[in-house]
Amino acid sequence: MKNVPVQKNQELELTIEDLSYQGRGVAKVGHYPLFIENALPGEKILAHVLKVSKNYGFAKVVERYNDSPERQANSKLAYLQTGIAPLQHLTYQAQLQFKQNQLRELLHKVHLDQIAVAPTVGMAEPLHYRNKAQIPVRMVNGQLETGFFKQRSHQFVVLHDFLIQDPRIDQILMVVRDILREFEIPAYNEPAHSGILRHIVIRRGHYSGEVMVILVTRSRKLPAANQIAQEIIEHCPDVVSVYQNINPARTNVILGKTEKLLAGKEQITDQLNGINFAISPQSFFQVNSLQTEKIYQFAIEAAHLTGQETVIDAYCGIGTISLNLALQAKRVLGVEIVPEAIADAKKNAALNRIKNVEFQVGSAVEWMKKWADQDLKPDVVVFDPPRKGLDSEVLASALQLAPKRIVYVSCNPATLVRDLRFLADHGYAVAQPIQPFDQFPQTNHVESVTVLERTDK
Ligand SMILES: C[S@@+](CC[C@H](N)C(=O)[O-])C[C@H]1O[C@@H](n2cnc3c(N)ncnc32)[C@H](O)[C@@H]1O
Repeated sequence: MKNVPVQKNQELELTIEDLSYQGRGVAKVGHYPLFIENALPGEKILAHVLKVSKNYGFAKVVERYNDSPERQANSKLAYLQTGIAPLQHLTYQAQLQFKQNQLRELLHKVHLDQIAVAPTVGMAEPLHYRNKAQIPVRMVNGQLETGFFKQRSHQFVVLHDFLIQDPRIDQILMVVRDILREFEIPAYNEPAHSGILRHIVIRRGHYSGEVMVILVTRSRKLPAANQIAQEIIEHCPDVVSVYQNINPARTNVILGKTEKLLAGKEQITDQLNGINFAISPQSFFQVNSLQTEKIYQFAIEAAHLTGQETVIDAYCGIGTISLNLALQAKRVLGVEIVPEAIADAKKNAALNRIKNVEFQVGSAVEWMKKWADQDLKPDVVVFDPPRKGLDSEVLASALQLAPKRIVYVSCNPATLVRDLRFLADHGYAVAQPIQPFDQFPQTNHVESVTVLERTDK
């Protein structure tokens, strides 16, 4: 390729200068960056160039000459390669620092260096935290196996210990696998779009210990479905719900639209900050319960509630933040685009006898506008948007609603700083250091809470 200083398959010695947001080492040949898996800043390596494009390329480590002091001993390449734990090779302290730095660098890019970023709130035990597993299965040497795919490939890596999942989920996974083998259920064959079982999905209540198992199949066909479900419950008495979910599409999306309860209850329940939540197979429920509780406590304290306030919870999901807020505010209004999530949110309000909360199905754009047109005067707006952040129309309505405080829970620092730039230019100032939380240890995801105040209040 013209003007590119390296060629595919070239081998060269490099020093890693930086870590990309995805957790890959970055080395430069002149000004040309190469991204390298399992390589940390300060490490000298012999690299093999895998791919080159106009502006950047990818390489792999052939030999590492020295170890960074921040390299985690005994990390396993499979966790890095499958994307289960792309930061596992970095010590936990360095992971927390990496997440704080990422926010600082992005703020710098939009000229908001004056906004401070607090140290990331980490976990005492940064492994085994996920309360949900979605594990693909495939036939390997004639047997159904659990595993994961190498990133950007269709190569299946057999795995039994998933490192960041609740260990009880891993145990149940092995029991379910053995029962499926006993009943000779063939795994899905992706190229041929044949076979039966695509994924095993398991959710476990962090406090309740209740477990839901979902067998995701390619078609309605699942021989001996009820017997399989009964055997799972017999072997694992904590499994209280077994579903078959049918996903006939050629897709990476895990769950299909239809499902059938095979045994047990329709939902499992769990708690967050002492509030009960019913969780259905399709419900969004934060996967790291301990860190979620910390995030919500922080967000609610930041809202400065006295019991007199009207609060909007935009992007409310199944109402987890709304119900926490409702205990300390006068009135909470939640909006969420997924109708099933709002149905769950309403059930969850009733389950906890919380009455001062109203949930609406629709887009945040639509409802923020409606509330502004109705001349609603919220004291606080809480935003917890998906990765793409806030739409410009949502931001415009927020200005019209003019809350005294905005609490912004973000799962994407890039869109967060973009939105903070807009709010800073339109009468809102960040009131305290941005607080990152390590919601997904061993991965590159950065979750944070930012508190803004109207400057002319
Ligand atoms: C990051 S989740 C937060 C959910 C909830 N606050 C929680 O912590 O469980 C973002 C939510 O926004 C919803 N959503 C996505 N786009 C939306 C939109 N345009 N308007 C309203 N809700 C939307 C998603 O369905 C999802 O439930």
